[in-house]
Amino acid sequence: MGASESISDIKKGDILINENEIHSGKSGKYQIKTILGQGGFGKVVKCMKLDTKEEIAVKIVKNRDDWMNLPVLPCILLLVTTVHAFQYTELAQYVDNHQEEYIEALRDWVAVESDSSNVLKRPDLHRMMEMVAQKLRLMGGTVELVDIGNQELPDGQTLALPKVVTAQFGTDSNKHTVCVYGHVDVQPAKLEDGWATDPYNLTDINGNLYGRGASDNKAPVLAWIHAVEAYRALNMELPVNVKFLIEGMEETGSNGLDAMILAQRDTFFSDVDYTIISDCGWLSRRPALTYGTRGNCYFFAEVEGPKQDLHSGVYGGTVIEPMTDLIGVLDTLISPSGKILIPGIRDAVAPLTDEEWKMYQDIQFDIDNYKNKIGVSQLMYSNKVDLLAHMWRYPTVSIHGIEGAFSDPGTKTVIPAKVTAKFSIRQVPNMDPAMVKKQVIDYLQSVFAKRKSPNKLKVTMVIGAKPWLANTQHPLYEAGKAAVKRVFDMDPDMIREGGTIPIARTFQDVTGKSIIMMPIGGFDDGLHSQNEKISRYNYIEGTKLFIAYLNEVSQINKSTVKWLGGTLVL
Ligand SMILES: C[C@H](N)C(=O)N[C@@H](Cc1c[nH]cn1)C(=O)O
Repeated sequence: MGASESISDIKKGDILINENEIHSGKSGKYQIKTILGQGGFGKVVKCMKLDTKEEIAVKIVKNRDDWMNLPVLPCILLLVTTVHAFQYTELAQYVDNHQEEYIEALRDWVAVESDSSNVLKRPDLHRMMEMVAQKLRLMGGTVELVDIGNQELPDGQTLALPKVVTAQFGTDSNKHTVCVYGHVDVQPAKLEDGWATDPYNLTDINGNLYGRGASDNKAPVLAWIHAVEAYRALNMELPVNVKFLIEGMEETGSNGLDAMILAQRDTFFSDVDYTIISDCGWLSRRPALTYGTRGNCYFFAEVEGPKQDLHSGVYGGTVIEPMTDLIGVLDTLISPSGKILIPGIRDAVAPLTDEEWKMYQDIQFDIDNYKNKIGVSQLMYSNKVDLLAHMWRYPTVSIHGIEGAFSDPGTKTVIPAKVTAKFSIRQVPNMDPAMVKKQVIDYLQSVFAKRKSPNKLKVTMVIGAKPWLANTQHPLYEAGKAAVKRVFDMDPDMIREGGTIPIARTFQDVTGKSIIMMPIGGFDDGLHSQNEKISRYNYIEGTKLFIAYLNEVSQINKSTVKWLGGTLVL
């Protein structure tokens, strides 16, 4: 650019020559990518250094004398102030150099049996929350352990809920603020369930890190923490303010968290621009961004008969058995071909659009691979679109277990006196948990009434988590695509999640802010199952993805670019 041209003429695509900052390596040719703002002292642009492809934002003034408010001399344009430089290579290198420490951190976390569904493990869960808080404190965050009260147990007793950890890094009001949500409680796991290794001793086999909670959700939470830590360790300014919200009850429906978010809407959450959740997985080996989750209505159906368990030889044939009633009722929930039999349940389901059909058609999904992974010879549907739609887009019923039933090895000849079935219905937009609850209870009571049994049926809904759906056109998703491209050099799959993140809808409804789900878990991580794992690759590259994503989010246009006392602040 010639000396005579004015700063206001600078436009996208122009090449700038910086003859200063030779020692910092910042001298050289830059191409302007975006004009970010302009004011009395110059112009701020995002540009790319042509030799290294590094992208930086710089303030351009005519020369340093101009900057110093001295008389203007004829000169060429100079890059004077690097407002914010994204040094991805250094950050990624830092992550590579620290991967063994990251794995040790995961080992420490996996060793804690933070099973939120087992009341006997509650002390471990409390300890887990303390460990999270301590790690964030050691990084210099402003950390709080928020008391969210008690949980009422089915027998009427109360139990303290695990505290929620909040943390904050950076308070610059000129930057975006993101809130990273995650959880550190886990599903139950026992070696005798069929694990090949101790579920609470992280074990590296061929680059896969096996352990309960490794993928769901301890490694992703750690990856976010390590992403922030990398910036700080390298003395690099965080491109956005980062808040953390880490809970310990996700696996049982996030008890107490709705109320906590509501209570802190005007304090902790007041300046949050975006929420990021990494509590899900890819669909294949290709990275993915998730734009929808199913909800979950979880039910207990209890049938109570005689006052105590009975000998099946002595009493069998004379009593109407609770287990027979229960199995009979359960059998009316869903047909063998997967049709939910509860009247009205599918009425609210939003129809699959042609656009969605096309999207599903274009997604890479290997049905044979999927069958092999889970070890079945036949699936409910044989084509890809039907399978994806029934995984993400339609409701389903799953029967999980029967409490009170004889389930030990051996041949106990008992008639259980009271049995409680546990089943859940994954629901989708526009289903409503309150309506589902009514439909299920009315239906099961009517089915039970037809049996004319003297036993008693009690149906309760213990979790009513709503589905969530995002707008994929939101800049958060564009930023996500750019981060995936940078780290993995490919475009992400745009997918939905069959599972539930109970708090997602609350975040959206209470804060009014957008959410993105950015998974790093692999498609074959075995969440909730035996031999859960995360690969070293996903854990480490996932950390880099989060680093890159923070930078991309910082590039989302804020509505105003302010000049403060002559200094441009982005
Ligand atoms: C998707 C997430 N990793 C997860 O597994 N969530 C649980 C949450 C839940 C729902 N009902 C009870 N817990 C899930 O989808 O099962």
